[in-house]
Amino acid sequence: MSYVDNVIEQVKAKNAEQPEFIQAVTEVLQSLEPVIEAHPEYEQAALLERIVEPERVIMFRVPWVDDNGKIQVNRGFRVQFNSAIGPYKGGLRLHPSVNLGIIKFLGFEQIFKNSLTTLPMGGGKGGCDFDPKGKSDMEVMRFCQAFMTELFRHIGADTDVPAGDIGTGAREIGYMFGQYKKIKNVFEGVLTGKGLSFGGSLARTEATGYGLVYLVEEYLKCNGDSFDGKTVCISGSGNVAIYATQKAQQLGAKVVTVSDSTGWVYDPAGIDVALLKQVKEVERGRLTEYAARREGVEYHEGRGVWVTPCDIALPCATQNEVHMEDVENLVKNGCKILAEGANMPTTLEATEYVQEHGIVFFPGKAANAGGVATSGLEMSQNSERLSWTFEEVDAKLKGIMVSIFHAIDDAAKRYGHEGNYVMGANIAGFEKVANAMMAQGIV
Ligand SMILES: NC(=O)C1=CN([C@@H]2O[C@H](COP(=O)(O)OP(=O)(O)OC[C@H]3O[C@@H](n4cnc5c(N)ncnc54)[C@H](OP(=O)(O)O)[C@@H]3O)[C@@H](O)[C@H]2O)C=CC1
Ligand SMILES: O=C(O)CCC(=O)C(=O)O
Repeated sequence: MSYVDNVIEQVKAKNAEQPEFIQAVTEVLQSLEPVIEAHPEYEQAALLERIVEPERVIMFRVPWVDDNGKIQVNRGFRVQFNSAIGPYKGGLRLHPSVNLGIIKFLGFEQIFKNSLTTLPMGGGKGGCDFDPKGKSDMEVMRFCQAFMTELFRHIGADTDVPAGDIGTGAREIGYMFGQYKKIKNVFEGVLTGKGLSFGGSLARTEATGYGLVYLVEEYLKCNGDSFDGKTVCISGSGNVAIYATQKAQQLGAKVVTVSDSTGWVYDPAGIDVALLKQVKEVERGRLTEYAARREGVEYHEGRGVWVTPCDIALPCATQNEVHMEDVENLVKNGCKILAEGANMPTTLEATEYVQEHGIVFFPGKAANAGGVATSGLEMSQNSERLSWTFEEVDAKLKGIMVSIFHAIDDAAKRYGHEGNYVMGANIAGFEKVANAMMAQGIV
């Protein structure tokens, strides 16, 4: 059995109840085979055994009082996965499905994603099984304060810098920042995605969705093509989906679908971004309300976005939302590109199927890296106590996404797998981290 397969087996045995973590590790490690063969010193240094084990896992209770005076108890997590190239960095997910395996998969992916950005950020992720849906503002505030009342002792501007993810937006980051400052009596860039009046960066809100489109745009440009006139299908209708829709349409594409956890809409005239923002960001409503206010829109219960014919598919909701039947439909309908705005939205077998059937596939750790890259830019602005203009941040974001495309393209070519961006992203992300870990000794 190869060294890589042996480590994958160990991970499966030790983490049998964490399927998403096993999935993420399997995908990354399998694509590192040629790198490991070229570097026998990695096996001697047990590099893979170390990289799949988080440096630290923090799990804690989060007790808070709801509007009826009843005490609620949730479970919080922060996984500080790898600090070889910088302070731990990664979002906080608030969703009832959150468990240790999901946070570990996200933290593991974050190591390589952050490395791809070229910025000095290690990998981490956190979250809680709290569901912000249906809670009052005051309940969300009390929860965020309780969450930070434990988390504060584990994080800091040079230690670990959390940010948003599913269920954690500007409101939640604001409440968490307020509590951190109150407890520590320090005003520092300990969270990113902050409000603009207290250290946030312009363009962080837009960054993940815009970055996704910039990466695909660079690929298209290198192949003499563009977004102009393309039909795009997007899933999700949160932060990533909204700004991917906006940027794709600014570049001349028509985005015809978005979804949420209860249904999806087909809007043949192209998604009305202003209306979508009103329904989702302002009213925190459902897509039924989008469909009810716009002529010619079809609303469908349940999942199903990917039956819609498109040139480009951008899944932007959650993990394992794109299954075999979905990619069979995409292939049948002539889709050319699938780029992941969400983290690991495509199952392993669906990923293999699209690659075998000629769809160009960009994995999330490359395609959605614009969010954390712009968080890195927010950290830089906080450190120098300056704020850059929207145009400056957006230009830097675009430069980073262009460089990520070329880094993963080059890495795939270097190892004889031209066009395999899963391999390219894993290899390019891994190289810098492996280098740093080797230089820092057995720690
Ligand atoms: N925000 C960021 O900067 C980054 C986010 N990502 C990833 O992008 C994805 C989306 O994140 P983001 O837009 O920030 O999150 P939001 O909370 O803003 O939006 C999430 C969207 O996905 C839908 N969704 C969530 N869970 C499910 C589910 N189990 N089934 C179907 N739909 C679901 C939500 O529907 P509903 O409204 O009904 O809950 C909502 O439309 C995640 O995978 C996240 O990890 C990656 C990089 C950076
Ligand atoms: O901005 C960040 O720090 C993290 C974003 C994130 O959670 C992600 O890239 O998945």
